[in-house]
Amino acid sequence: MACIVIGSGWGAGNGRATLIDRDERRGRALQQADQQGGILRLAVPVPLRRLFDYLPPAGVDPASLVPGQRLWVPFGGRKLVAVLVERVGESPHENLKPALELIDQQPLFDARSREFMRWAAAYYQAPPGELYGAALPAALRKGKPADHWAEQWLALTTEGKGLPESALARAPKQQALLQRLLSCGPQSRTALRAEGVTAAVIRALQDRKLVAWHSGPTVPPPLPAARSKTPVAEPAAPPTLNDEQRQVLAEIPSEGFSVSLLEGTTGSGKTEVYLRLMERVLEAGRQALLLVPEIGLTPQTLRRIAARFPQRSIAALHSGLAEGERAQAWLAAAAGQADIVIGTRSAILTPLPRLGAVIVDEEHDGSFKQQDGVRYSARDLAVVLGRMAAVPVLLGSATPSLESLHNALHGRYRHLRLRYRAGDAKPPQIHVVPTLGQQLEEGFAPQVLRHIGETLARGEQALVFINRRGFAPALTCDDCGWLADCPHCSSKLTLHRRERSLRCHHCDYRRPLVNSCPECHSRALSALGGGTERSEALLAQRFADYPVIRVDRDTTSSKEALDRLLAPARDGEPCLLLGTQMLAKGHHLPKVTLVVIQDADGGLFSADFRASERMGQLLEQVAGRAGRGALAGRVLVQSRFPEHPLLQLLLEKGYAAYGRQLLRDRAAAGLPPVRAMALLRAECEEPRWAQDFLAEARAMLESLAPSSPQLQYLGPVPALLERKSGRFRFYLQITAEQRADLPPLLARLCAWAEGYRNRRLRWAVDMDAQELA
Ligand SMILES: Nc1ncnc2c1ncn2[C@@H]1O[C@H](COP(=O)(O)OP(=O)(O)OP(=O)(O)O)[C@@H](O)[C@H]1O
Ligand SMILES: [Zn+2]
Repeated sequence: MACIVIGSGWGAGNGRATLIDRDERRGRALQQADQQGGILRLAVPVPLRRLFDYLPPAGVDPASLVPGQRLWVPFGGRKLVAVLVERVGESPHENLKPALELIDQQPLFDARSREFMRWAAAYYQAPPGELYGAALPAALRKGKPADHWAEQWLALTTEGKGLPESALARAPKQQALLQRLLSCGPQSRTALRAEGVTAAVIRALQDRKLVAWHSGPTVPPPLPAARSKTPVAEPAAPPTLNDEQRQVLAEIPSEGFSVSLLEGTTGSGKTEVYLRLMERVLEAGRQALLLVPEIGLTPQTLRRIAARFPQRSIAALHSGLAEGERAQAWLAAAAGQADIVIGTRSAILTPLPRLGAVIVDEEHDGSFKQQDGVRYSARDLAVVLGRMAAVPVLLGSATPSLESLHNALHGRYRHLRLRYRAGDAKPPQIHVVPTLGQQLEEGFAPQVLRHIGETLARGEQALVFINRRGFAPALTCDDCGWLADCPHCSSKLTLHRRERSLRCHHCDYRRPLVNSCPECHSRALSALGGGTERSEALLAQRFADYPVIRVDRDTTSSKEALDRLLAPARDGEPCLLLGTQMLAKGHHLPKVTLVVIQDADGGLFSADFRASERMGQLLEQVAGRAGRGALAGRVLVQSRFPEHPLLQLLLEKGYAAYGRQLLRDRAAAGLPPVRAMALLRAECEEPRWAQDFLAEARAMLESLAPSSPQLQYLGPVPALLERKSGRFRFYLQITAEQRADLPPLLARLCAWAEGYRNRRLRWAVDMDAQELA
């Protein structure tokens, strides 16, 4: 490889650089740089945990280059987009190549953002180039120039800012525009034109040197609806806060770094608390960052925020945007133009120069942890960012993660509670329906079906939660016992009856549905178990007078599709909703008075120690959809093990007590969050090779840090899904009493693994791993 490797405190980056003797290094360096800062240290998007040194592009004065700018660089015969991390005076390497071309006039990443990236790369053992790649929207990652989206913005000059309010009283249009700029910041030419502000008014203010145009990125409208004729929403008058909400807000400090966990029951008005905190941040002239789970960034959420802050520019960073719009929104956030930034996981990596607070909604949600590539946790990084920016961090959930609960109970986070539902809504009543020995109809007990019927007949809505999509999770032959397996994974194929196919939900393998057993040719095939499609068939036939709305990944291709599908439910018509966890979160449907959980037992006996936590969260969240309006709610939970102590605790005392019990269990078992955990994962078509790699890794680690009560190793052990897409998967588990002990050890591990010679093997380090699957 032509490019040169250096280390500078980025994870395991010092692999080769340390081999070079110091004096030799200086000698070489003098050959390279004839002036201070003449060498560019760049994050190049390749899977190596290092930065790379280059010379400036031909004819470019290095002094004109600013860290945070992008450059095109040659790398292994390719041309890549790299980010300038720092300029240095010397390099340990000879024959540095010049970068090809500077892309940005202005840096995209400010100093704090670069420091944040450095921290994240070191903690998660991430290749810096890949981390910057994850931070950038696709268009910018591909090298598109940032000024592509610039437009003209009108802003107050210093004189304009100093003008007393009563000035220009005789020119009301000019005064209105000044007021607007004063309270809402710079306005784009497009926005002003759309609102009918005339060129003459602007020119009059320009002549008085009170306003000036400058160029900056535009903020695209956060909602597709805003581009069509439908208004975003009526600006709504905020509700009067109740006592609990007021108290919670008073306890969140306005200034400086703090972390608060807002543990608020479903429907208690957490979102209202977020909105008020945002308001406070905006009034202080700063940016608010709101992170939401993938499932939570719905048009409904965006509408609610846009309606509250009609004058503010809101940048929504989500996958529903076209590539150009997403880049635009990102640039507006990074330039400090957007006041509110709402996004899913990767939004945490967006530079926000005026950051005033970070809010994480549904902080327990699994989608905040990236499960491949750079395996960062956006929730945990939110806390790190808050510390660096010295701003408050608010983590909110009805069902906090055990990690956050642990921190709150140990006084590391401020623990704020909302115990009651907001407005007039009452908590739902929960009843268990034992299913063992009952005559079930496609998985439903007769009294459950009766309750659904009664709810619909009263003109109300019912919601049925089924944690599995498709018609049935397995197909079997009644004569010879054949089971439809996935040829690439250690799993069964799911039957999808409408599209007449068998599909693997792990690798997406598909084959047409068979009519007879491929082994014995018998036609006696049975579908085992049930999924959403199967329940839909029964419910649609049983309750034919009402709309039955199925919501799962097969019916809902996009957030807008979900929004459309739920429209009748929002309108308050009697209807029956059924679906997977897509229905569990965030929806506020006041007419839902009955929630049915078809099978509560999934998490009780799993080999994954987090399964019980996830089950509790899911049940509480689904149950929380009931009775959110004026009408009281009822929840029916079907279970084969109604006496199970965990289930009893959850249903009788709620998640708050349940979560605390799980924490005690984790402490007794020496599991996270009481101990810190990292995994070294390996997968390979040849299982032996993955196991050998992990065994060698363990031996190497034990030679550095022998196992002790403080540091323990487990494995290699097979992953819960042992084979996926044709590869066998294993992991080595490392747990530590002190979290800080892990990153240095993992850095050594990565340096070792990067030199491991087996090209067929894939490996990854997963700090604070969330899945054993
Ligand atoms: N102080 C208040 N007075 C009256 N209504 C309120 C108040 N605060 C919130 N609400 C209303 O109560 C409902 C639930 O509030 P919100 O969506 O903020 O709850 P949440 O805690 O975020 O719920 P979840 O976690 O279940 O999504 C909303 O319709 C909201 O407008
Ligand atoms: Zn498969």
